[in-house]
Amino acid sequence: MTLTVYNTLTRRQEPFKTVEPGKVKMYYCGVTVYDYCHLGHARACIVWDVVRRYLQFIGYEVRYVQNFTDVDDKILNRARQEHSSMEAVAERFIKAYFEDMARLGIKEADEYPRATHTMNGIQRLIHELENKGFAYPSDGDVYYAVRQFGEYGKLSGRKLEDMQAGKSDRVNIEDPEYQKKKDPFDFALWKAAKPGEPAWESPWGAGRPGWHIECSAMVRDRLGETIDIHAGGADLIFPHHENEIAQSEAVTGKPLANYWLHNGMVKVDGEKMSKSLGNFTTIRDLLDRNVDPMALRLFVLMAQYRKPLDFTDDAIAAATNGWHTLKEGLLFGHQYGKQLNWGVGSGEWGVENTSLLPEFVERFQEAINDDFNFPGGVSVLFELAKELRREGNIIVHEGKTDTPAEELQKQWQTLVTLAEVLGLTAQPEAETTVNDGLSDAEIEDLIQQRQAARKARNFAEGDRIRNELQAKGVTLIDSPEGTRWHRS
Ligand SMILES: Nc1ncnc2c1ncn2[C@@H]1O[C@H](COP(=O)(O)OP(=O)(O)OP(=O)(O)O)[C@@H](O)[C@H]1O
Ligand SMILES: [Zn+2]
Repeated sequence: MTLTVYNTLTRRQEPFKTVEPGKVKMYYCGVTVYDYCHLGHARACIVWDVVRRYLQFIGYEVRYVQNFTDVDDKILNRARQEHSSMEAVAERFIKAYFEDMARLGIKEADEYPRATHTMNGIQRLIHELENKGFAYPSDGDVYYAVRQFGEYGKLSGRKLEDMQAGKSDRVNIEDPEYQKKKDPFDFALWKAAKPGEPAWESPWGAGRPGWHIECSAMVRDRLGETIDIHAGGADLIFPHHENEIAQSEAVTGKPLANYWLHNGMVKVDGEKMSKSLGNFTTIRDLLDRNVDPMALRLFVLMAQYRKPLDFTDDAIAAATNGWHTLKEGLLFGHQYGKQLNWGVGSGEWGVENTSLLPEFVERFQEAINDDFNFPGGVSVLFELAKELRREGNIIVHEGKTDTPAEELQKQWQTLVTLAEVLGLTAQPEAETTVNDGLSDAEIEDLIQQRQAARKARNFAEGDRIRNELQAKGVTLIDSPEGTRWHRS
């Protein structure tokens, strides 16, 4: 069975082959931190979280890097409105990001580089572009000379000739930048400092980087010259990813990424949900309205990841119903395992020891291997969950079932394992209450053990401790300042 993925670059579904056997280098363009994350971000983060989990499930070692854009006009505007600083605004929303993603069960990235921490790499890249004739300084700014890069447009399929200057939203003749460019299609790599704005010293004078160059620099610094997967929302194909390719490939002469994957947009009344349009529902608002985070995950995973997804209350209600069915199946073992004499006392009901049902695992893989067809994967989970629910009803009404206990155990373990690949997990209420008794010191101790494991790059153990705490009703929130926790 081979995984095939749709590659925006080639506009084809292709077999997935990594640069280094067994290893995947993956970069996801993360958020610009000037507001709370909305359901569009939730979709993107869930989709890439599950892609990563699935790649791990089928045996790859995945190195996952996600950036924070923490220098941007929009952050500056917010700082001005709040009489605060760009740094303070960015810190606040990075912290909020981690809180929201922890609630959604998103696995942490291996690294979260930020533009402000990548100034050397950014300047080095601009310098190399200048040396190779792809960039020119202009009045304290530096621009990328788009026409120098013969392959410009290869990702988005746009041709410069077809993009009418003056009509494109990139070409605004009122923009003071327009005057500084040799060609309207050129874009800023470095912008001269304006009075009162944060600025970094550079060979071109004090200023700050453009948005596109930061990702090129971060990919190169953290993952190298050619990575396997570059991911992001479809709204980034042009110009952001096109420009990343132009910048990186002009310097290295190598492909920046072999696979360009893009998630579809969450839409509201036909329009992209976005911070700048103001038509958004934040993740925290939705979850505070008692929508289960797992229902939100299911809402996302029940749609093909590349297609647009309409956000409506009805769709969330349908996903919530679906989640209740899955949850019943996921709790089956906790509810009836003892009665059915499954590996009593193991706590995990012997998940590690007994094999899964190969036909379901195969069908699950077959679905997802087809360009991450998560809805297909979810339908395999539903089949298992409904069967277990039926068995549960029989046990409740008749006190027993004729289906062999071992068979049921396998079904349940298969369901739990495959659901975990999609990040769908259920905690039995009783277990949460029983284990609520963890003392603060015990929690701190486990957090320390987790930190030690992560330091030793044993991320699996780190995740295990996080999950153990989660199962005991303790949520961890990682932030650049360290790990905080709260009881749920
Ligand atoms: N509505 C959406 N649906 C799916 N993905 C989205 C949506 N909006 C943003 N993303 C993705 O989330 C990531 C971060 O996006 P970003 O911070 O630019 O959010 P945004 O709401 O588009 O902000 P802005 O309106 O300021 O551009 C990107 O990969 C982007 O493609
Ligand atoms: Zn990017």
